[in-house]
Amino acid sequence: MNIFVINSGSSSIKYQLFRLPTEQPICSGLIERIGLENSLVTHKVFAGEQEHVVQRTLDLPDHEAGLREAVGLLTNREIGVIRKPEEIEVVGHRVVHGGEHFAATTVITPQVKEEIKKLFPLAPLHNPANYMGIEVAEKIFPQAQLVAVFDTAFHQTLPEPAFRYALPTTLYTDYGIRVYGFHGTSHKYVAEQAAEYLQKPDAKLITIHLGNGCSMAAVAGGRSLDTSMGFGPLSGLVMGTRSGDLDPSVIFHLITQLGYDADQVSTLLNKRSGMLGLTGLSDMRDISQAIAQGDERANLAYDLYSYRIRKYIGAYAAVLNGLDAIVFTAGVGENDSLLRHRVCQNLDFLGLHLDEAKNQVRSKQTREINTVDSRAKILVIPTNEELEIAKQCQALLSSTTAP
Ligand SMILES: Nc1ncnc2c1ncn2[C@@H]1O[C@H](COP(=O)(O)OP(=O)(O)O)[C@@H](O)[C@H]1O
Ligand SMILES: CC(=O)OP(=O)(O)O
Ligand SMILES: [Mg+2]
Repeated sequence: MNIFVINSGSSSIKYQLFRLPTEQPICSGLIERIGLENSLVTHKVFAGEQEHVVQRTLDLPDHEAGLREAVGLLTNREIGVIRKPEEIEVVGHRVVHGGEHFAATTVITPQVKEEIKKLFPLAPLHNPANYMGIEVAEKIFPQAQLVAVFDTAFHQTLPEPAFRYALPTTLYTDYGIRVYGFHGTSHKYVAEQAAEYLQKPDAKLITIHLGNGCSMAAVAGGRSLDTSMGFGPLSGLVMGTRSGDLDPSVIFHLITQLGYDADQVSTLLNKRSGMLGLTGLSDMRDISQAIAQGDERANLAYDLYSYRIRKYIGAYAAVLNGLDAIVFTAGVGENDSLLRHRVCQNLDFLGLHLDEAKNQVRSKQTREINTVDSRAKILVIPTNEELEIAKQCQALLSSTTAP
C-alpha cells in the first residue's frame, strides 16, 4: 500500500511516501516559503543507505502549486518513485484540531471536512492549511482514500481535572470548551520510542516537543495525563510566534485600554508574540546566532523559553508522581544543545543530570544525554509524525476492510 502523508502548515508542506511495513520512507520533502518569492523545495529519495537530494528554488503562489510540484517530483522521469498519481492509494493528512468530534483517526468525508472547517477559529494557523491540503489532494489524487490523523487524538486520555477549565459547567457541556491538547502524534511517537528504549512499557515520561509550536506532555504507560496546550494551540510554552501562557487580564486590557479588536488580539498572540515578539526573530537558529554575538534581548528570550519548560517539568513530575525520563524532540529539541543545557540546570532534585559532552553529540538517532549516575534519563528522540500518521492510516484501513 502506497501511503502519501501530508503535513500541511501555514507556509510549508512536509511530505513522505511510505510503503509499509518498511518504515524507511521511499521519499520525503519539505516545501518552505509558500506564497512568498523564492519558495524552497527540498526533495529526498531514499534507496537503502543512499539518499538523493534535489533542491529547487521557485515561486509557489499557494499550497496547490506546492503539492503539484511535489507530485511532479514523485513522478519525475529521472528521479521519480511512482509513474502516475494513481499509484498513491492512501493520502494521510495531519489535521491539528479535531475538537469534540474526532477522538481517533478518520476517513475523510464531506461531513468530516465540514467539521474541520468549523474548527478554523480555534486553530487559525493550522486547520485552514490542513483543510487546503485535503482539497488539493482531492484534486491531485481523486482515486485515493483520504484519511485525517488529528493532533488532539492522543490527549483524549486526559483525566477530567486535567482537561476541564474552572468555568461554568455549561461552557463545557454545551460548547465543548475544554483542554484538547496538540502535537499528539509526536508525543505518542516519541513516548513509544522512549518506552521501548527504556524497556519499560509503564514508563513515566515528560515529552517536550519544541518546533515552531511547542508543547509538553506527561505520559504514563503510554497514556497522556496532561499537556501544556489547551482549547487551541496557544497556551503553555513560549513558541516561535505564539505567547504561550498569559493572564487573560492582558487581553481585556488590550481591548478596553489599547483599542484592540478580537482579530488583532488573535494576530498578536498567534503571529507576533513568543520569540518573535521578544527578539524580532522567530527561528531558533537565528536566535542562537544573536546570543553568540552578545545580543541581550535574545539571551533573555532564550531564558524565558527555557524557564517555562523547567516550570512544566516540575509540574509534570508532580502529576506523574515520579519520573523515568524527559524526552526532547522536534526541530529545537533535537538540535539545540545550548537550550537542552539551560533546561536541565538545577534539576538534580528530580534525579536529572546532564552529561555535557553527550549533549553536544549530533545524531539523527535516539540517544541518552544524561550522566551514568543520573537517576532519571534525559533522551533526545527524533520525532516522525509522518511515519506515525502512515501507521495509523494503515491500521484504520486494515480494520475497516477486514472480513
Ligand atoms: N540546528 C538547529 N539548532 C537550533 N534550532 C534548530 C536547528 N534546526 C532547526 N531548528 C529549529 O527548529 C524549529 C522548527 O522545528 P520543526 O519541528 O521543523 O517545526 P514545525 O514542524 O513546527 O515547522 C525552528 O525554530 C528552527 O530554528
Ligand atoms: C499544533 C502546533 O503548534 O503545530 P506546529 O508546531 O506544527 O505549528
Ligand atoms: Mg511540527
